[in-house]
Amino acid sequence: MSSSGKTSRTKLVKVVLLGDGGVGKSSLMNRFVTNKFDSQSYHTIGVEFLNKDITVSNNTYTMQIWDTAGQERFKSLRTPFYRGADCCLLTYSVDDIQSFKNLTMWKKEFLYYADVQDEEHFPFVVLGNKVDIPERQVSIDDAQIWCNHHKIPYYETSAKDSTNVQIAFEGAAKRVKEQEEKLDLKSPHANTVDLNKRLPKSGSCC
Ligand SMILES: Nc1nc2c(ncn2[C@@H]2O[C@H](COP(=O)(O)OP(=O)(O)OP(=O)(O)O)[C@@H](O)[C@H]2O)c(=O)[nH]1
Ligand SMILES: [Mg+2]
Repeated sequence: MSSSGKTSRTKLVKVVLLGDGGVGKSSLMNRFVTNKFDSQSYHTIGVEFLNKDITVSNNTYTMQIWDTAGQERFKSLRTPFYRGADCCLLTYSVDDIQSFKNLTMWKKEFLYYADVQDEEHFPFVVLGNKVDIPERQVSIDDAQIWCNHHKIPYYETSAKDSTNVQIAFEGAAKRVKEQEEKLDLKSPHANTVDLNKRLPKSGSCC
């Protein structure tokens, strides 16, 4: 997360949306940023991004949402954009079990190409989209078990009827903030020189 330069208090948060083609990544981004939904949307080719400012717990964030192409044939076009991400939204569709099974692959792909420093604590969020569709192939319990196992927060969304879309993106900003606070707590110690530590005797060789 870095200062956007807009105001000293606004932080730029780069969020990457990943998941199978057709799960609703572009629709979620458009619902969040423009509050619109298109039932006839086209597959994304490569990557597109949009910005939106949000305020969470008195902090203002510019959410920079990077919407990627989920289809396998576009892999080489999307992966260069993972670097520098502050958060990754792993998206599947609750009416498509294969898109849920592929979450593991998406997480791996992200970690491989984003080249993050601390893989274990990187802020992921899982979105189970299209909850407006009654014919589910993935139960909320199964999704929650996967997310608990990977220690990732889970939101069920619908880009079509707006369910939880705002809340999920706010959740992503909170995840990033929590992670930064943890790192801030750790870093003073990392740079501290321990004056009580015994120095090697002069003349001794290492
Ligand atoms: N019922 C329902 N349909 C949705 C929802 N979100 C997206 N769709 C529809 O699902 C189809 C695919 O949506 P997209 O947003 O284009 O999917 P995508 O994940 O961006 O797909 P790629 O760009 O190929 O990776 C479109 O016809 C959307 O209208 C939703 O929440 N509910
Ligand atoms: Mg798309």
